[in-house]
Amino acid sequence: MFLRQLSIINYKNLSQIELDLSPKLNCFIGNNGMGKTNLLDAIYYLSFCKSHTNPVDSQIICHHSDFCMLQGKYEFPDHSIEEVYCAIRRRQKKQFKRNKKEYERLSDHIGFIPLVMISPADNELIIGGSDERRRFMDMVISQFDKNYMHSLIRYNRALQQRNIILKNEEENIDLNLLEIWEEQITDEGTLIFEKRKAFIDRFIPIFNRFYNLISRSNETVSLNYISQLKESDLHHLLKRNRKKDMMLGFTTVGIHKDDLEMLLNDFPIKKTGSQGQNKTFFVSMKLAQFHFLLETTKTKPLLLLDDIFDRLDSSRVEEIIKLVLENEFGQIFISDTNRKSLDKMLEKTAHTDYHLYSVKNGYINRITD
Ligand SMILES: Nc1ncnc2c1ncn2[C@@H]1O[C@H](COP(=O)(O)OP(=O)(O)OP(=O)(O)O)[C@@H](O)[C@H]1O
Repeated sequence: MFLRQLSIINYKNLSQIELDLSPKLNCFIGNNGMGKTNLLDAIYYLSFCKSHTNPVDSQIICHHSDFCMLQGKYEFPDHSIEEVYCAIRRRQKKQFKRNKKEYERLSDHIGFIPLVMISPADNELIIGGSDERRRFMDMVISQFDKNYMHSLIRYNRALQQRNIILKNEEENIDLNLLEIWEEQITDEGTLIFEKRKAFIDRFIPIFNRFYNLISRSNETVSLNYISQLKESDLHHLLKRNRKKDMMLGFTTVGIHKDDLEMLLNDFPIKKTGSQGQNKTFFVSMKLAQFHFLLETTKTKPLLLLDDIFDRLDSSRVEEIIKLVLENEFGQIFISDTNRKSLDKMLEKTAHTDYHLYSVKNGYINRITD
């Protein structure tokens, strides 16, 4: 599956774009602030119904406009074409359509166009709070397991209800109602825990393989799933911590406290990793995500590489280039501020069907040399 045509109107600084894309490699070169990330973000939006960088939809509409539009035409292995369309107007519900039919629930679209984006913002996976790492697990698992996403929605709703009850004075708390929400938290939380555990068990060897390839086995890394549910079942944990939770007014146990421990040479990478090592770590996680999705969905996700070569030494750049040009990877979009890494990539690729574009002040032009 690949994105054949992309149309954009008023997406951030991209006022009007029409692109016919290469099924393999598309490179975008431009100075800082020209619109390269915005372009990749638009492609991301068509897969996830939301921006990778802006949590609020109104922020993605061009400052001087009231609406924006994205349209992608995707070609599938049987040569069928699927058209995905999105229109966002200020202060209105966004429209998201596939083949002109509007989705009832945006969650039905997630996973239809699998996509992995790697960008400098992924450093948050390492230096950010545990919510970043939980979001990573949730995002990967949701792309191949719809039930997981629905469990997560139900878990969060039940958790919210329990927290509302806990905010009451102790004597006003309805214990029967608390019990009902705890049962739902237990059922959904246990399922989510089992799925996260199974996912991480399969994910770790893939991640290690990528890290060793890129770093040429220069350092050892490990990932470890941390969950209170490894020690005790959730129902028991909720009961045991009720008193404390009543005093605090929120739920202190559950899968919303899970984390991923990330070690570099047996020490937390957050505290010891260099910028290049951090980057190698999150790039390996994202490439492992790609591989994992390919294995589970049997579809090659689109791969978006936003300015990822900065801060990496030349051997690591070379290994990443070698890796992504392997057959396992399908359509690739890559942005950079200079042509050095891209030229290296183009030298190595046996594919002649790459497209090279320049990005300047929101305008994108194909370079034909
Ligand atoms: N809603 C918006 N309307 C208009 N322009 C916007 C909007 N949001 C962001 N921009 C503009 O988009 C530009 C940033 O684009 P982008 O992040 O794609 O740059 P880039 O080419 O990836 O740069 P870098 O190499 O520095 O990462 C900025 O000039 C910013 O002002």
